[in-house]
Amino acid sequence: MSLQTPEFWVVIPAAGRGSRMQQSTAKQYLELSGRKVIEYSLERFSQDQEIRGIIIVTDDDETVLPIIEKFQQSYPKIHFQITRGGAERADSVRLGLKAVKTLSTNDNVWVLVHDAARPCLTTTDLIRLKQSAKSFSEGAILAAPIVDTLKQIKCSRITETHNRQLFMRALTPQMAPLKLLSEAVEHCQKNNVLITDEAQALETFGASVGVVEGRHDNIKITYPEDLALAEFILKQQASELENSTVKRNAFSNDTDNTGNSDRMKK
Ligand SMILES: Nc1ccn([C@@H]2O[C@H](COP(=O)(O)OP(=O)(O)OP(=O)(O)O)[C@@H](O)[C@H]2O)c(=O)n1
Ligand SMILES: C[C@](O)(CO)[C@H](O)COP(=O)(O)O
Repeated sequence: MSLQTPEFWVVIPAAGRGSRMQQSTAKQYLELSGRKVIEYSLERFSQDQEIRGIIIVTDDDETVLPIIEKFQQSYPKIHFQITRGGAERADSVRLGLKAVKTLSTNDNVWVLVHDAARPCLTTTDLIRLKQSAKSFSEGAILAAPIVDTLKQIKCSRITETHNRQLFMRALTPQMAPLKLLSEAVEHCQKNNVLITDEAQALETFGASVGVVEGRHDNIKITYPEDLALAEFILKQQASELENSTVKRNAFSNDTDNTGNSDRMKK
C-alpha cells in the first residue's frame, strides 16, 4: 500500500507552570516585545504552507482562545485547536498527539513537537528539519553542538571530563511519524520510563532518530534573565533577515538533505 503525501502537524506543549521563571504568569504567556512568548512559535509554523494543523496543549483557555481566534483569521487554511495538558511535559505531548490522531485522516502524518517556551525558532531551521524526513524515516530533532567543556560531577567535585564532540544539546522541534511517536510515548509511560523529550521516547522504543544541527539561539526560556535574551535574539534575527537578500546558509556545499556540517556526518 503506498503512503499518501506527508502531512505535517504541530503539537505545542504549553501547559507548564514555568516554576523556574518565578512569575505568577506561566512563561509561555509572558509579554515579549509586544506579543506573548507563544505567539512567536505560532507565527513561525502558521507561515509554513506545509503545516496542516497546530494543537496547543494548554489549561489556560482564557489566554489562548483569543490568540487562536486571531491566528485562525489570518491563516484560515490551518486547523488550530486547543487540548488539555497533563501533569508532565510527556503527558501533555501524549494528549496533543491524541488530538492530532482524531483530526487527521491522512495515513502519512508527521508531527513536530515544539516547546511553547522556545520563541526564537527560525524558518531556515524549521525547513531543514522538515526536509530531513526524507533521510530520517523514524524521526529527527534539531540539536546544537556543545561549546563548553563537559564535566561529570558528584557532590560538587569533578569526576570526569567528557569528549564534547560526542554530545549535542537537544532542541525543539522534534519530529516523527505520528503513529510511531504515539506508540513510543505510550510505551515509555506504561513502563514508567521518564522521558524529557520525544527523541528519548523514540530511542527507548528502538527507533533511529536523526539529528539536524540547529541554531544556538533557539533558546528555551527557563530563568528570568532568558526573557531579555530572547528579546535580543529576536531583534538580531530580524535584522539578519533584513540584511541578507539571499543569504546562502553555511551548509550550501552539502550533498545530502540534512544540511548538517561535515563534523556531524562522520
Ligand atoms: N506538564 C507540562 C509541563 C511542561 N509543558 C511545556 O513543555 C515546555 C518545556 O517545558 P519546561 O521548560 O520544563 O516548562 P515548565 O515545566 O513550565 O518549566 P519549569 O520546569 O520551570 O516549571 C514548555 O513549553 C511547557 O509549557 C507542558 O506542556 N506540560
Ligand atoms: C524538550 C526539551 O526542550 C529538549 O531540550 C527539554 O528536554 C525540555 O525539558 P524540561 O525538563 O521540560 O525543561
